[in-house]
Amino acid sequence: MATKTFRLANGGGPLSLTPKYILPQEKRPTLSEISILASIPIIDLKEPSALVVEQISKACEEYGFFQIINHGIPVELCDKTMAVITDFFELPPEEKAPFFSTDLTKQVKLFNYFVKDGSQNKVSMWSECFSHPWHPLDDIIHLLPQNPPQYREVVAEYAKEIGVLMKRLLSLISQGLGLEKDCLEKKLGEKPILRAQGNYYPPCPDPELTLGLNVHTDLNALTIVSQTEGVTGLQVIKDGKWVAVESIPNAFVINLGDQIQVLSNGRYKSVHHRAVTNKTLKRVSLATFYAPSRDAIIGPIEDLIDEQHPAVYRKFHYSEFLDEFYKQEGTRRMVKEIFELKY
Ligand SMILES: O=C(O)CCC(=O)C(=O)O
Ligand SMILES: [Fe+2]
Repeated sequence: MATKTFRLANGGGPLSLTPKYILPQEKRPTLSEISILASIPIIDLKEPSALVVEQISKACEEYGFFQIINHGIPVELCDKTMAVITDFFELPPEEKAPFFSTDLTKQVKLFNYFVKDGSQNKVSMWSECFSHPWHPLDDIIHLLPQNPPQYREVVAEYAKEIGVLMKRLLSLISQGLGLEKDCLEKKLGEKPILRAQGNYYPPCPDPELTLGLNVHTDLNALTIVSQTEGVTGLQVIKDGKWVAVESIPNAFVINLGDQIQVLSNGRYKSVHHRAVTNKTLKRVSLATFYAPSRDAIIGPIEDLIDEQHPAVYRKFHYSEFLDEFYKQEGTRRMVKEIFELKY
């Protein structure tokens, strides 16, 4: 994929690797240590459903991450969606600037992540991110970009398909836990918070010095990621080592967020991951998130608690979790740990 000129909305000129982007030694990615032998499971959703349930369950226990193929969303739609997101990021800064905001409560926002170094100075991530709801779209469609001209229409079509796939995955994950098919969907509440986030990582002159996205776990329940074909960048922790997630054609990367770790009483994992940059190639990813209703009560599901498996977390309203999350902004977050029960 050719890289058009990329310029940040909030900063004018072409990106350059100034000290603002250079991480302190201990936060750098050390790319020579990435394990190339391991990779996350690839699950074919066309296989018989009992087998798929078993494979997903194993992947959720061991990795918290997997890829799916034959997921039913048309390839052309996925390609069109990635194209409109990419074109949006590659607009001139003045066209993107109206979307830029540091206000966390904004429904539609273009922003940059940062981390704090030892002296509490902000170090910017080598990326630009664009976030907005994917459902319900009617209320906010007028706030979405009009350029590229197909943005609204394509994203709306993609969102519809993602909704179907989300429900299917929640059902398969519920079954993997030995629960009713609709158990997780019900627990997550009637007004789930459904947001999408595009991440644009321009080529970086020295990927050893920066990160595209800092180490984190997703705070929501379930994430579906689509990524630029042929460019790796996402890495996940497996047995204490960083593993690169391959970029395979027509696949989605699925990962569990903190809420499923809590609901499953720690049986399924929400795993630390990060995005690294590439010296010559840009990479774009689109994450769609399924998070609980603000008023949903999240805690270990009763059926998963017994003498051998006492509750690991206390119950909380999802809104409490969000408050804690925002309090820890810019740090290496430890949000769900706050809700752990200590025996
Ligand atoms: O670029 C990626 O693949 C990582 C996306 C991600 O982790 C996120 O948006 O939470
Ligand atoms: Fe993530």
